[in-house]
Amino acid sequence: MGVWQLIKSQFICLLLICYVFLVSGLIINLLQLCTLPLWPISKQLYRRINCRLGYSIASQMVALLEWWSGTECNLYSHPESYKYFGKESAIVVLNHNIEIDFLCGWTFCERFGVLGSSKVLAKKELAYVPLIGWMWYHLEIVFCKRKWEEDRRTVAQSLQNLRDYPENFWFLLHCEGTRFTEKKHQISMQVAESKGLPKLKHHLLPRTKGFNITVQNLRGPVTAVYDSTLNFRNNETPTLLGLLSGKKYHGDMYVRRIPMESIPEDEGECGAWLHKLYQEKDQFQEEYSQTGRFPGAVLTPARRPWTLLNWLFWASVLLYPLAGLLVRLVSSGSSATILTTAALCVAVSVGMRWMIGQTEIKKGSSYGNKDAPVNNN
Ligand SMILES: CC/C=C\C/C=C\C/C=C\C/C=C\C/C=C\C/C=C\CCC(=O)SCCNC(=O)CCNC(=O)[C@H](O)C(C)(C)COP(=O)(O)OP(=O)(O)OC[C@H]1O[C@@H](n2cnc3c(N)ncnc32)[C@H](O)[C@@H]1OP(=O)(O)O
Ligand SMILES: CCCCCCCC/C=C\CCCCCCCC(=O)OC[C@@H](O)COP(=O)(O)O
Repeated sequence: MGVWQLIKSQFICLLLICYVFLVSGLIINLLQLCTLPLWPISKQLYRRINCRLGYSIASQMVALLEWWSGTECNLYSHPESYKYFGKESAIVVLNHNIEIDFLCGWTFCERFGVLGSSKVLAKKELAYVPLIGWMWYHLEIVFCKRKWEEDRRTVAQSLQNLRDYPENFWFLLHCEGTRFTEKKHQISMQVAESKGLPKLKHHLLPRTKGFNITVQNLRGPVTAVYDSTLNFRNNETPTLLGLLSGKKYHGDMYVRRIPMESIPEDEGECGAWLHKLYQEKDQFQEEYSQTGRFPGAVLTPARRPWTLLNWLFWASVLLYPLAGLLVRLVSSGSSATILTTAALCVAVSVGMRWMIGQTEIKKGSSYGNKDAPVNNN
């Protein structure tokens, strides 16, 4: 292990990165709150400002991936698809197997200039995660309870609101609805069998209702679906904690552009189309596991300096007062003050650990662990 790698793996570095993220995030959340009165005056100005403020939070996590850990995310695609990236609004369908999949998505959003406006169909629980969830409120992220009776109305309404969004956006959909585990895979393949669908080896069975409602409500302003398939080389299993300790991973994402006109309008046909898409994605994953490559050419855009500059800005604003505070604390010699500060640090660390836990597969929900059809055979 080199010296730089050794420094990066020290707990103090992790604490400092989390401190900058936490305090800057709270400041940005507060600024976002202050923009609320703009909404009735100029909705589009409110949205544009919040895209920039949102960028300042999300790009810190991208900087962690691109600059701190040095993780490589290669883009496999086709020139006729590539020329549209960043120049139109799109629905992104991405497989959901990897803890940092959302971050690999964000890194491409950043490189194509749509990070601040990126959207997702997220489970409602994520709305309450401090910083990210609060930021998402101002970015009009679409939340679902994964209870269709409620979601069909609320999700459709939130999607309708995005129709006049003033910036190009990518709307991320993990149609599986939950991350891949062996147990969930087994159950979803029982569902596939009961529906007479072919089995998938690398994916859970996609849920069709969310995709269908998204296509229905965004058709027009959104001109394409980006079918995206992500995998990591050498069976790497990247984690957020790994990135924080400076570990480098090697990801590959295959993206092909599918024009919206080729997606059926009829609900049943649209569902069948999605199942076929996942069968194709499964083949791409199989090809990757055999050859270590996806179809298409490697067309990875270079990382940009903005995420690093944004992080350096916040670090320089926030680390200096922290150092001053620590010096004054130690020189005060008051054990009560020192103990209170230490307790506060522990509480914040536990809070951050809980937030990181939101991305961990082993702490995932039980969604998809139930609902197995009764086997009549
Ligand atoms: C150039 C580069 C290109 C791309 C870059 C890539 C990406 C960047 C883009 C944007 C980035 C933006 C943000 C990223 C940042 C962070 C976000 C991270 C993640 C958050 C993700 C989540 O929160 S995932 C969880 C929430 N999302 C979803 O659930 C979506 C999928 N779900 C649905 O669509 C559901 O249908 C629903 C939620 C709308 C409703 O759920 P509900 O459960 O109520 O209904 P269902 O229809 O699903 O259930 C009944 C039907 O399902 C069948 N069934 C039962 N059991 C199962 C099973 N185990 N598996 C599959 N199907 C099952 C059942 O038989 C019913 O079938 P019917 O035929 O009767 O419908
Ligand atoms: C500068 C770096 C700062 C590092 C500190 C990072 C702290 C982490 C902060 C926020 C974490 C929130 C990330 C939100 C995205 C999580 C996506 C996700 O993992 O959703 C799971 C969902 O799909 C399925 O859930 P289940 O499988 O049903 O359960």
